[in-house]
Amino acid sequence: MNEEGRPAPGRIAVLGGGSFGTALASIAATKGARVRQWMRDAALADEITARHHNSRYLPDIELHESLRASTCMQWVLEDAELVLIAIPSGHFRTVVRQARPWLKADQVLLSTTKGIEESTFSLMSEILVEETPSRHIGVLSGPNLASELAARHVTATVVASDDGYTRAAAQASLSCDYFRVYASNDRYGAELGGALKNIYAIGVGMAAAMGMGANTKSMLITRALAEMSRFAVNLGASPLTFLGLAGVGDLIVTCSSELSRNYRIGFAVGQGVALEDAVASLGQVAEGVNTVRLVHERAEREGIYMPLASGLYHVLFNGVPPSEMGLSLMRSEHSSDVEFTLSRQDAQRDHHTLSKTNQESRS
Ligand SMILES: NC(=O)C1=CN([C@@H]2O[C@H](COP(=O)(O)OP(=O)(O)OC[C@H]3O[C@@H](n4cnc5c(N)ncnc54)[C@H](OP(=O)(O)O)[C@@H]3O)[C@@H](O)[C@H]2O)C=CC1
Ligand SMILES: O=C(CO)COP(=O)(O)O
Repeated sequence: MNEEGRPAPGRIAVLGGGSFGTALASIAATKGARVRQWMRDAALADEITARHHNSRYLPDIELHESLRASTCMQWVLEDAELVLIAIPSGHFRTVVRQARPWLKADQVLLSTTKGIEESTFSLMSEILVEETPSRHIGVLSGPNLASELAARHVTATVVASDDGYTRAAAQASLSCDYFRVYASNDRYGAELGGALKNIYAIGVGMAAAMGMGANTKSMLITRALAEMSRFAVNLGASPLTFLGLAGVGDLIVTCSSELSRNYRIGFAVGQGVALEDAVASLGQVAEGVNTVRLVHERAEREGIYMPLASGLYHVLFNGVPPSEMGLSLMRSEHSSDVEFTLSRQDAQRDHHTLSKTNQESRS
């Protein structure tokens, strides 16, 4: 039992020594669990264990003294009841395969990664389903900038899983006075929300660098939400999840904070820095760079209207100037605000009717 009298897994493993994995590991340790964190950097593991600091990814943050880190995956995983996986999407499957010998059917596995696998378009929890025997798979997603979370600024997140045991275990393990964990049964929607919002954080960072005002940012964020939910619905997800913390909540924070790495990439490109240089100087993962390409290609293939994602893709990869990112949106056919009330087709039909009426009255 944890201090709130709810059952919580007593042995937790975290895969990944970056900013988010470390922030979550320290919270779980603060809650009284035995937490072991795996990373490939031995010096960093020693620093976390001996000095309770992760100077590379979370400088200035004092971690919980009971947190132990190691490069030995067996030691970290062997008797863990809950495993958090905070590895960038490009390496996620490789690390899960490395972990597989110690993963069991009754362990809870939670992905915190907000990205899409390049070769398969899989979300991370889909990789967990494919690669592991676990019956308890979920994702954690929400407005959770790691450095703010580690500094104990109040926020909330969503644990999304179709499995009630997974949801309850995550809530019991991570909820505390500054981190509230809400439950959702829409794993796919919550995970897609976390991956898609990174695209628009790059776009809004770019607009900010070009001196755009509050109206522009608000419009971009709101139309981003429309695009994200349109894309999700086309892929079979519910749009309702996008009204929650894993949708609009995460979108707002990453589109408005300079702490967001995706926002910072957009800001740098908007100032004229080449994409490769912006990524190299960041030194951490900005998932949106890859996600925008994958989503643009998928949307083109499936005929899903995504003017912002597509405008951003052409700026990042095809030499279009940042000032033209939003032009295809601004110049496209008149459309509806919320397409789940007035469909885009109905709004466009109104215009065809209007032009027909005008033509008839002129002839
Ligand atoms: N940071 C944040 O605010 C949040 C991040 N997330 C998501 O969490 C995921 C992880 O992010 P975050 O912790 O921030 O990432 P960071 O960039 O801070 O750290 C990445 C971590 O992954 C490790 N890693 C990278 N490649 C490999 C590999 N091939 N094998 C083993 N380890 C590897 C890195 O190790 P090394 O140091 O050795 O390179 C490092 O420990 C991302 O998908 C991100 O979108 C979600 C919410 C908030
Ligand atoms: O997902 C995040 C906050 O919820 C972190 O965003 P960045 O990866 O852009 O830093």
